[in-house]
Amino acid sequence: MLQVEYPKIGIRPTIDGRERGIRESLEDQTMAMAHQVAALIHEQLRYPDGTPVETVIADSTIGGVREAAAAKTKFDKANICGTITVTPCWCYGSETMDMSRDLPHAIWGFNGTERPGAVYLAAVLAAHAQKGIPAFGIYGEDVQDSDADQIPADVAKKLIRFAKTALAIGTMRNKAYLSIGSVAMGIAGSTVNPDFFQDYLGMRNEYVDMSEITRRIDEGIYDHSEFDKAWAWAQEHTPVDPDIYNADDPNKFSDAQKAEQFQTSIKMVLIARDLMDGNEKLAEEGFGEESKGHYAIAAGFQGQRQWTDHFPNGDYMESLLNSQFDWNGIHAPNVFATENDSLNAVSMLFNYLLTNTPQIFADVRTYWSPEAVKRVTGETLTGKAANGFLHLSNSGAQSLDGAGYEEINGQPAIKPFWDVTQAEADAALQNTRWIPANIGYFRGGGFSSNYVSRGGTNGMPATMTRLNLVKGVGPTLQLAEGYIVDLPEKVFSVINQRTDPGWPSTIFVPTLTGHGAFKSVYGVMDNWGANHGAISYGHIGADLITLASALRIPVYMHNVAEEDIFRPRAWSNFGTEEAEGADFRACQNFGPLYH
Ligand SMILES: C[C@H](O)[C@@H](O)[C@@H](O)C(=O)CO
Ligand SMILES: [Mn+2]
Repeated sequence: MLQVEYPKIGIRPTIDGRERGIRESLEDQTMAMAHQVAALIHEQLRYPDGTPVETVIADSTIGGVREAAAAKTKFDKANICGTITVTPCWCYGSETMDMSRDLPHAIWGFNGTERPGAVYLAAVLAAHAQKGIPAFGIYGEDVQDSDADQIPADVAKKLIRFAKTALAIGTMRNKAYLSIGSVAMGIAGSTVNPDFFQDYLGMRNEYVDMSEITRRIDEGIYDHSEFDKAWAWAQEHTPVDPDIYNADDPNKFSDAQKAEQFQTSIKMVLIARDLMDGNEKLAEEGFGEESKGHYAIAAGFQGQRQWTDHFPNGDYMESLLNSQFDWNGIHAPNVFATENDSLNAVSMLFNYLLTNTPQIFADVRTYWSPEAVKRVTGETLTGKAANGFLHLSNSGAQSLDGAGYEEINGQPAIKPFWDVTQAEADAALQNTRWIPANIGYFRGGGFSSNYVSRGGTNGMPATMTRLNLVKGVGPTLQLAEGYIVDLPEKVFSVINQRTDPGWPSTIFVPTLTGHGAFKSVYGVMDNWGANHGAISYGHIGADLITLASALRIPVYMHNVAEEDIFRPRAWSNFGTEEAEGADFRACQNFGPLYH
């Protein structure tokens, strides 16, 4: 991704402005808190390219409006994506706060008895609520001594959770969602809504016709030396497997036709990546305009039907772009949606920006009850799958990392690219087949990745997310934490044969809570808002809830424990008994970040 500059977090040490004793006695402790927070963020968080996250600390402590303005001036020049105010003491609420409306804010009020940091925290959070600039409040549970030089674990957890949200918001802001093509088969998420992108995400929409890919193929507008390298690599590492669909089809393709389709598929990878990120190599060839790309942090490809009725489908392109390895070695992934489902792309983007890990894009295809499994296979489901499971599968945009051959502590995982080894990438490739497309669906052929996500002995922790748009409400988010599991061989082969057996499969079991949609696995399927979901490694529901609240997107269905939910303090003003409804009211009231 051709990132112009990564955003930074602004740190504001606020102080009691009374000189001749009080202020002076607090200067060192207050600045020390700012430096502790900067060190924590620098050590624990990384940008998508793997470098440590940077912070900017105000030049002085902030005792009043002049110093608040000086801090803001410094931040405005430094590409700040959020502010964290820290203080051990009472300060003057609205005189010291940052009033930027389009940034997320957090305030850490030190829990000590010498000076009332908590009183300031309450006062300034009230000011934030009153001014309609909601802020996150952080108050440690246990009283600390005034010379404490460690951030308590509960405070650190909230600081990191907030910082991740601020960085995600700042990283997507001013970038584009690129539609390659338009609406796929009437899928609503693929009718791109520019007001949503602009008002809620601060993003723009870029559009190119799918004929742009044909133009670049025909006119040779791609890096030919990279193509040669990719073609050699692809024949070795992603060889085409036997055709399982089309044996009796009079229109089935010859091996020569398949080889040509395969070359086209590789060119599509190069061209779509160039469209998103730009490519300096193209400028060297005289294609200056094309070399700049669309500054797209996420993209989608319509594919069906006009393209796929005539040309090879986009599956190879989508899989490779979402993955962290190819002929160029191990690298950061792109976020790329199949069927131009822009809302699933945004779901993937949220997951990606919170984790720096590649995503699985899938149809939420089938709920299998234990009874139905018993009927068709004769087997009784046990373990995590005992209450049934969801079969997630779409040709296309499931990253190859989603096959589950990366490991953390010996268990299947999906890791940021800087932790992925060549052996792990090779294992994913060895366990992925490339199946010629069913030409009943895809008249132009193409090749789908085909794997079964490995769950391992404990199941791979994962979170499935979906952003929906509802007329009259706007965007809403739903998420389900759970596990990707292995099914007994016999069960999988029977259920897989009943669907598209040449596509990748992920078997997902949401964690049940006994409440709402999470009373049963069926309930999760039955309440899913659309045909697609974005699946991320790990249990990241709490981070998604924090991000959604900062963007004013209500979360209407989740299975995150109440104690892990961290939203701006003003949300309590909309009701504390029934948090889901309060979230809707708060989001509606404050409105999107960029309106
Ligand atoms: C081949 C089919 O058209 C699939 O692409 C379809 O089931 C979908 O993926 C719909 O989201
Ligand atoms: Mn689909």
